[in-house]
Amino acid sequence: MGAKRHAEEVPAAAAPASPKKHAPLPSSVKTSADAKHDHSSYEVHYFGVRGKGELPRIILAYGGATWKNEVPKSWAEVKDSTPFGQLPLLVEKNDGKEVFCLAQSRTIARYLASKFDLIPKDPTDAILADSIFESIAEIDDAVSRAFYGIKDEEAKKTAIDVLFDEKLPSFLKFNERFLVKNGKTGFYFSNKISLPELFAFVVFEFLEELKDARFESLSKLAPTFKKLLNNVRENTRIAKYLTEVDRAPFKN
Ligand SMILES: N[C@@H](CCC(=O)N[C@@H](CS)C(=O)NCC(=O)O)C(=O)O
Repeated sequence: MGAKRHAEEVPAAAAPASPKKHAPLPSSVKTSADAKHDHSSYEVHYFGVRGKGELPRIILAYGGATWKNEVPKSWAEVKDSTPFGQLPLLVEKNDGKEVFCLAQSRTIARYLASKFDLIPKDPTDAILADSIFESIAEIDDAVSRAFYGIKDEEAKKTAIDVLFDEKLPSFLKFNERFLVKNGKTGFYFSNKISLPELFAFVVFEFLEELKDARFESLSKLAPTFKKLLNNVRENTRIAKYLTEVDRAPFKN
């Protein structure tokens, strides 16, 4: 998508609430320049919040890619030119020329994971990684629905309670099993970050920042999963990305 993007409208679904304030994201910010991957560069087109744009961004940061954010100035004007009328979009360029445009955040994530060595080499591990990715996607969907998909206050409270009291404990219990099986390294496979660790980090960073006491006590039940989150947070490139002042806020 070479189209110019305009205006600053942020649809409600794209605007997660956050207790932590960040500076607003400029419409075009170069966030990593230490690329060693040929002449490819990337653009993540998304609204000026983390939302569904965050997984593609964090993969690019981890991969040391040359990439930048593009925030539409007028979503209404460009919506129709996108593949599904939605963001995020990934635009890949080679020597500055657009070669590929891809929609759907999780498809984008899988594509970038294949480029930046985030898929286990062993085919069985690779497909297991994909099934873990899908289990994280279920939690991601439940979080989005509970916090942004329900208008009625009472129904929203019930969905958040179900999330904390049922969905998250179950997810953490089964996830912990995978991690313990891999020697409590805090990685799902061998000793290295793969796509599901990055996805888990994106989803749980949001939950952590809510500072809800229920989340704090839950994370005590899953010490290896906590280690996983730290493994991602402490990765040199991710740590740098997380402290960038113009990192997108959860909410404008
Ligand atoms: N399944 C899609 C969902 C994308 C989506 O819901 N995008 C929302 C923002 S989070 C959007 O573009 N909303 C604007 C609109 O629908 O006009 C994905 O994961 O990329």
